[in-house]
Amino acid sequence: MTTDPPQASRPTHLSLVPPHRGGGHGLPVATGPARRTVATAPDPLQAHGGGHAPAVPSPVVSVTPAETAGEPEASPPTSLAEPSAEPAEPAIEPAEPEAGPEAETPAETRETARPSRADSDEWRGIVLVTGTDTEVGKTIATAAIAAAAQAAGLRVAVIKPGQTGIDTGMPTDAEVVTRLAGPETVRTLAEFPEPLAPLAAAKVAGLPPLDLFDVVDAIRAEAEKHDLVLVEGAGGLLVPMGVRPSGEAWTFADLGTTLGCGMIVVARAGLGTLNHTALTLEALNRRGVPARVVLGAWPAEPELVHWANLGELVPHLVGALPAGAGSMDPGVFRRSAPGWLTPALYGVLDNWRVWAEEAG
Ligand SMILES: Nc1ncnc2c1ncn2[C@@H]1O[C@H](COP(=O)(O)OP(=O)(O)OP(=O)(O)O)[C@@H](O)[C@H]1O
Ligand SMILES: C[C@H](N)[C@H](N)CCCCCC(=O)O
Ligand SMILES: [Mg+2]
Repeated sequence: MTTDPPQASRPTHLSLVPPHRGGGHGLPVATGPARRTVATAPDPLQAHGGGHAPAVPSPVVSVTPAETAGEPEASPPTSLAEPSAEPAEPAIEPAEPEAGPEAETPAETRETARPSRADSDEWRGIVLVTGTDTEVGKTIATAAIAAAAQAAGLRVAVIKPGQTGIDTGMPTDAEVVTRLAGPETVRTLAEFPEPLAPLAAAKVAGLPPLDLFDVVDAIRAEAEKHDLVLVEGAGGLLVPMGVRPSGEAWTFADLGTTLGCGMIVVARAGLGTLNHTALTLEALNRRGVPARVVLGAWPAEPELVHWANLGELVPHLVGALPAGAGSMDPGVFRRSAPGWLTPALYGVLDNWRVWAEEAG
């Protein structure tokens, strides 16, 4: 784990041109997986594992680093800089950095442009799913990843360490995932009545708080029996989850560093998401946890802000779910899920330009 502060990179300018159409319709809701495409030119909305900022103007969204326009590979914006550190014991197989363009990156920018080990690789083993906040779509995104991985032939488990708010009468996250994706195993480790952070919910209920190492042991036990274990947090990254044997509170970030695995950050698509996403990625980067982003709910009628945010977040994105996915018939959800996710998450979405055009 590194304790180095995030590296500074260059300022950026945004050049935004929404798609020319009479109003976008969002992601396809009930279609099959998106078709695979082969990129023929540098494409700002092309999904790739390199995690570099787009540098070529696009008819859809163009994000052009001010000092690097024309360079094929530049570092991402400072506020959303690529996580560069690596965990001590990663659950994700290391990926070879891309040759070619990477070699042309100036030495002083390589630190921030370095691909994480999740790049161009499938996320196997233990994968934590956090969010920029509560109610951002973590559960629906977890279900989509589980569905896509199962369709790819993996044995999948989903674990919710701390489910709060069970007295609200709402379906639990485990129930939602079971209905939508039906993974082989779904486990909730502890339930608390009040809709609060798990540690607070344990305290007000007079129940034992979650023990970090009990949670670690339960996750590792499932990892022995499955190819992919998705673990959904509660709220955002630094929500107090429970207590360590020392009595100190622990967070989902602590779970990530203890397990040494990668994290998916589910983010909103609308105004405010750039700050929340950057804060979450920076916190993970400082802890040496590789991270990628999935948009929890891409609106049916995207506005300028959504296209602007998409352009900014593309270097980090490994998926985007349509708003309304959670209400789909489970069969439709399972057939559609691979079209919302890149191959890193067992999907077929490999070109954001094509995705954006098909979304309209
Ligand atoms: N893509 C989506 N389609 C339909 N509904 C969605 C979608 N994303 C989120 N929702 C709805 O928004 C709400 C929040 O989603 P979700 O339960 O996945 O949030 P969460 O991030 O898991 O929150 P928590 O911190 O409580 O676990 C739910 O009511 C869910 O049905
Ligand atoms: C009840 C809710 N849906 C989540 N399960 C818990 C969210 C905790 C958020 C705590 C906080 O950040 O203030
Ligand atoms: Mg949830």
